[in-house]
Amino acid sequence: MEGVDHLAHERNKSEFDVDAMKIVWAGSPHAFDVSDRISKLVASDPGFRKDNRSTLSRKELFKNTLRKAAYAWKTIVDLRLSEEEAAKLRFYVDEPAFTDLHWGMFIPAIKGQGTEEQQQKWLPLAYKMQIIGCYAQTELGHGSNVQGLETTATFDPQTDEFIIHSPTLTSSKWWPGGLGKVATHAIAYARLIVGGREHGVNGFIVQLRSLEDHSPLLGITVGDIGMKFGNGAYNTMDNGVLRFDHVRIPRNQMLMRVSQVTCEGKYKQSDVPRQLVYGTMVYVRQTIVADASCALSRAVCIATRYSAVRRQFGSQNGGPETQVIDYKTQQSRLFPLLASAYAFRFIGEWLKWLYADVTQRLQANDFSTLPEAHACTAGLKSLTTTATADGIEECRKLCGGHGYLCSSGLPELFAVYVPACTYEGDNTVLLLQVARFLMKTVSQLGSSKKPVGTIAYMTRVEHLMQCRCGVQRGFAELSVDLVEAAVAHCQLIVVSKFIEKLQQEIPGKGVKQQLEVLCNIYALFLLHKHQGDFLSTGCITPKHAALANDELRSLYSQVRPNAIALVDAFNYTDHYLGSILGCYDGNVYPKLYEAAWKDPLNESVVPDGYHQYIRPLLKQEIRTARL
Ligand SMILES: CCCCC/C=C\C/C=C\C/C=C\C/C=C\C/C=C/C(=O)SCCNC(=O)CCNC(=O)[C@H](O)C(C)(C)COP(=O)(O)OP(=O)(O)OC[C@H]1O[C@@H](n2cnc3c(N)ncnc32)[C@H](O)[C@@H]1OP(=O)(O)O
Ligand SMILES: Cc1cc2nc3c(=O)[nH]c(=O)nc-3n(C[C@H](O)[C@H](O)[C@H](O)COP(=O)(O)OP(=O)(O)OC[C@H]3O[C@@H](n4cnc5c(N)ncnc54)[C@H](O)[C@@H]3O)c2cc1C
Repeated sequence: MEGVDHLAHERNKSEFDVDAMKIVWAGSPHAFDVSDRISKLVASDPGFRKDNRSTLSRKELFKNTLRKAAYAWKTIVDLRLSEEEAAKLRFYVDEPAFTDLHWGMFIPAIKGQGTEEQQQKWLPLAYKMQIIGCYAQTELGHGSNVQGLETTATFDPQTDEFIIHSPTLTSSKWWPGGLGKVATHAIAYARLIVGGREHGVNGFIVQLRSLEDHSPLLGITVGDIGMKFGNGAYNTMDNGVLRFDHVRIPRNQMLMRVSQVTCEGKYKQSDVPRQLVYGTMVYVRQTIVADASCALSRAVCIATRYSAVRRQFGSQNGGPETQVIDYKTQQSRLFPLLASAYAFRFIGEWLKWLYADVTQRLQANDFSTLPEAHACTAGLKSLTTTATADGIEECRKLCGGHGYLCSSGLPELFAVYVPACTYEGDNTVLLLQVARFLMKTVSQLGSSKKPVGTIAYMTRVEHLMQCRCGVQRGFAELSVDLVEAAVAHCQLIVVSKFIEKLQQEIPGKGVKQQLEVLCNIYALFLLHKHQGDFLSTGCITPKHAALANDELRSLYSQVRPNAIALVDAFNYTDHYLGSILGCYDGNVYPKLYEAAWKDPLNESVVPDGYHQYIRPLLKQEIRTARL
């Protein structure tokens, strides 16, 4: 029945202060207040409804996304929301859109790679959305290999301009979000050519469309690249294709914090690492880690609530069947994902600190932690997005057949999320970067340069290096093993930072105890999953492995009474979850049944096409082959 909490009995089992855990999950009382207030604002406004997306055509879907983006902007302006509140509103609107790239990449690129003067000119326009930007780096022929990009930016000293050009088909910009139909400007990455000499890939601000009638400017060919994975999902985003035909831009539209070109045509490389040109990608990778905890926690919330609602088998003498959440197999699949959601939340907090720290150091021209920041953002982005994409799919399976319904929210969540394993850096390519960093660290063992920070533990392998000073097979030859080592390195960071989090003051009855259980589940689940490696390297004995397994089962039993409260702590509205299976009150079956009849296919009891195709079949009016 409506208004009844069908999960009340589960909530009454909780052994900790859920409101205190909500603050831990949000990060602070202030962050909780903003999230709680804005999520409820979005949920209560019919202008942000999203339950009809799977029934819209691509064009209707896209137009609806533009409407929502404009409505969100109006809401932000009318309510005079802060930048933090505005970002939260866009998050809870929960629809991939051009605004993600405008706010999430275009503006950060100008802030990170523009000079003071360039920031003063372009940021006010971007913040007021008087221009709409995108991040145009990837091309049809190159994405991972940034140094392989073909678009050219040739300096013309006669006119003090750069000529931006797409010399080949494969140099067409391809994938940038927001580019296809909306962006008026792009940060375009191109090979800088001055006086006939190449100076690597740099970023250039290029206007794409008229601010009067939105038509593409002279020399600009631009459009959408077409439908993507899933129906609604990421098709709300206009990922675009863009070709330049000798487009001229003023010299001062090259982002010049890292490298400069003077009006005399002199190329100057600042005394900063050229990799700062990649700074926007590093920034987004660390935000993607936080986003992973959001996406995984959404899926886990749905699967946990539904696992408590769903009963199957086990009825004794006509009594209620067993809740599937009570099956050890369900717990062994679900609770490690619940633990991972919390683990990724805390590693996301730490990575945000690491990024802020390296950014502050860069301002003082201190590049000492840049390699570690690159390795951590790359590796943790790879680790968390892979685990989250796999985790969302596991949550769909944990919900049985109903998990495959769009009304469960899981198919769309999966379809929107999975490109995170590719965008902002293919996950394998990024792990290879971590592997390169680890090998460089190993090569420096024994020197005066001692490993610190997240690689401090590697001093312990020093003896290995000394006795293994022999044959070194090629990096490429060992890349599969090195990628596995990179994953293990990142997993160690996640576990370490979870443990460090538990050493902080954590208020609330039973809250720290619950987090300790989740931390142990996360660590022991990894040990169980990779026990072959631990056993073969002698790190643990078979007895240790057996003990870990026993402890895991015990930990699952400790989590069980708190599972619903632990997902309530995410404080997601039913609107944001977008899932009948995950609704707060657990009143699933009536809602599933009601939702079915709202499908357009049920607008008529006899389907379109019956008389044309089915009736002739049934009435044998179609000549049938001799059976
Ligand atoms: C719609 C819903 C979205 C939800 C998301 C939620 C939050 C995000 C918020 C905002 C964003 C909005 C949306 C995000 C979603 C989609 C947008 C997607 C955008 C994109 O995909 S942008 C394009 C991304 N492309 C890539 O990531 C390309 C990957 N390739 C590279 O980075 C580089 O090519 C490479 C692999 C690193 C190799 O570079 P290369 O120059 O060849 O260098 P190497 O020779 O390998 O190394 C030399 C040296 O340099 C060091 N290095 C490399 N990179 C860096 C770095 N970034 N920082 C510091 N140092 C670096 C490397 O370690 C080597 O050092 P040595 O000491 O070993 O010499
Ligand atoms: C939804 C979505 C949104 C995007 N948004 C943007 C955007 O806004 N702006 C933008 O510029 N780009 C964007 N991209 C592009 C994205 O950044 C690239 O697709 C991504 O960097 C991967 O590069 P790629 O496509 O060239 O993959 P490839 O590198 O071609 O990967 C193909 C395979 O080759 C493997 N591989 C590649 N190099 C190596 C190597 N050295 N060693 C071993 N294996 C290797 C990879 O692991 C992968 O298995 C977006 C992509 C998607 C899917």
